[in-house]
Amino acid sequence: MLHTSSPPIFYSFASGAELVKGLAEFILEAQKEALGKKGRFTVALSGGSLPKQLAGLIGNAGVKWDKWHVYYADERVVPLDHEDSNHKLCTDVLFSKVNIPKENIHPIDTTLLEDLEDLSDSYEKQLIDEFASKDSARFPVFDLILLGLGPDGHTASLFPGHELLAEADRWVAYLDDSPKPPLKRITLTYPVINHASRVAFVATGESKQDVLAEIMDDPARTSLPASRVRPTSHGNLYWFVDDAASAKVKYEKSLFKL
Ligand SMILES: O=C1O[C@H](COP(=O)(O)O)[C@@H](O)[C@H](O)[C@H]1O
Repeated sequence: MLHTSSPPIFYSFASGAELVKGLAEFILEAQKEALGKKGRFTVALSGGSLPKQLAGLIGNAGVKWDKWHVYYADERVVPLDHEDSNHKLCTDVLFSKVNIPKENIHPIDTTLLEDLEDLSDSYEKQLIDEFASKDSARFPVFDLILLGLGPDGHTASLFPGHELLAEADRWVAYLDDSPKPPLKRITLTYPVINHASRVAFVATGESKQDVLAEIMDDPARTSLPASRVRPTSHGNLYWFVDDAASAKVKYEKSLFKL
């Protein structure tokens, strides 16, 4: 039997507050399904504008923080208290405000900042420790990966035209020539992103209008990094955007309901 992945589900919200609320409900649903199956919830978070969209989880009694195991979809190669660190951003806007055990958050090993290969290997090892013994899959199966969308179409640290777009083997890869500062980063690769059970993009604001319309309405012609996120047959792709970002999108908008 031929298995094809489902078309992306596209939610556009009239306000930022509604998006934050809807996203929190969606995450709780993903959490419920994961906990029902295996008692833990594996999540990869992005930096940029994404962490503040998770505000609906703060003070939300439905979130079982002790069951969450959080990794980063990408990380900038800087100390964890550096302004550019995605971990610092997530800590400042989310983790410092909720009751998540520190050991359930998985930042990069900052003793390896000088050696990108060792750093990405060590992050891949953290993923192997989490996933390899539990899933027989060739690639880890995150319950949820939350991605951002740059105005240039990048997502995680997968940038337009970069050789890492072709990485088919590694779980975690590094780059030292990021077109967006800082230069040095590590990132989950497409095989990992596309093996997740759920992948959700979150994008807001006018600056994302053109890139979002290209990705949603011209999928056959675009080769932007975000358009290459296509979960395998067991996964689903979601978009959580606001009406400012989706103003030029013709793709069918779904009514948000769980
Ligand atoms: O550099 C990065 O950019 C993307 C997109 O950021 P945004 O501010 O436009 O949402 C982000 O998803 C990624 O994690 C980050 O390292």
